[in-house]
Amino acid sequence: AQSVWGYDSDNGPERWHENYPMAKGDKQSPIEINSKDVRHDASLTPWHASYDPGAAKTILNNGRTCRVVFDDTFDRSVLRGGPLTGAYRLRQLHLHWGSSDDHGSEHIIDGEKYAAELHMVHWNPKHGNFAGALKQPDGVAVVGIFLKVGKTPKAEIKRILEEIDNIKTKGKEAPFQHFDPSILFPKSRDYWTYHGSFTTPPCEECITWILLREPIEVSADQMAKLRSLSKNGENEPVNPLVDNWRPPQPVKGRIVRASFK
Ligand SMILES: NS(=O)(=O)c1c(F)c(F)c(S(=O)(=O)CCO)c(N[C@H]2CCc3ccccc32)c1F
Ligand SMILES: [Zn+2]
Repeated sequence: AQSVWGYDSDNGPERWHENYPMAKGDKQSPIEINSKDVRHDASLTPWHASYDPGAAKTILNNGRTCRVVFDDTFDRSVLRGGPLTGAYRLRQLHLHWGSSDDHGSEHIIDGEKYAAELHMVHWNPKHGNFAGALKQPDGVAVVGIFLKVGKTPKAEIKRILEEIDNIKTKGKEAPFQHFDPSILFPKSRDYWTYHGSFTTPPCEECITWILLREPIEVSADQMAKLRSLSKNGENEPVNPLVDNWRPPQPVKGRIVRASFK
């Protein structure tokens, strides 16, 4: 069904606005970040994640990304501080990656594209539920971590990539428990923050983005593993799940703040 959005020429980012008008809004994500336009904001406090490893539930290939979902029925795994007011509940994490190591991230920093970008999606329980939060400007907070290919891959990402073999095709889901995503954080807490949107339809402009300055390292083999996922279901031809990133959108006068000088 080509009407469903995706990343191919007939259903990709250039056409999302046909079914999802928000895609043409003036606070869309991702964006290119140029350090010269960033404003250091000394009032930005450090952010804190307190995640319960027991909240992790399953890992799923939804044909567009591989995502880990968490129990968010109470304040069990939350993100606080930084640009946020209150505790935002962790709902899911997922990744975006390219067909080769020289691209794949959604946000671009001083012209640099990373091999992949990991997103941890949190929502503000003051809006009742996730669907309600999507409709509020302070409804959702996404922490973005850049992945670069290097020689000393971070051991913690292994856990996610080991599960890939069990979710090769669209719709495949596997148990994914006892996982604390904060082990994926880099050493530095430095971040950029700006107001934007989901980078997938329906592209609601409800997200406070918190992008970590320091990338984490993955190995070339781990990237190849990610690229072995298929967009298609079990009994369909293999269609490599790669290049599931949206190109940068117009900044439209938005200010990107930095927690660091
Ligand atoms: N880059 S991103 O952080 O904007 C972002 C994604 F890139 C992405 F792929 C997904 S998804 O759920 O895997 C597929 C779309 O539903 C979500 N999931 C969100 C988007 C809207 C929605 C609705 C219900 C549950 C989860 C989500 C997402 F927030
Ligand atoms: Zn994402």
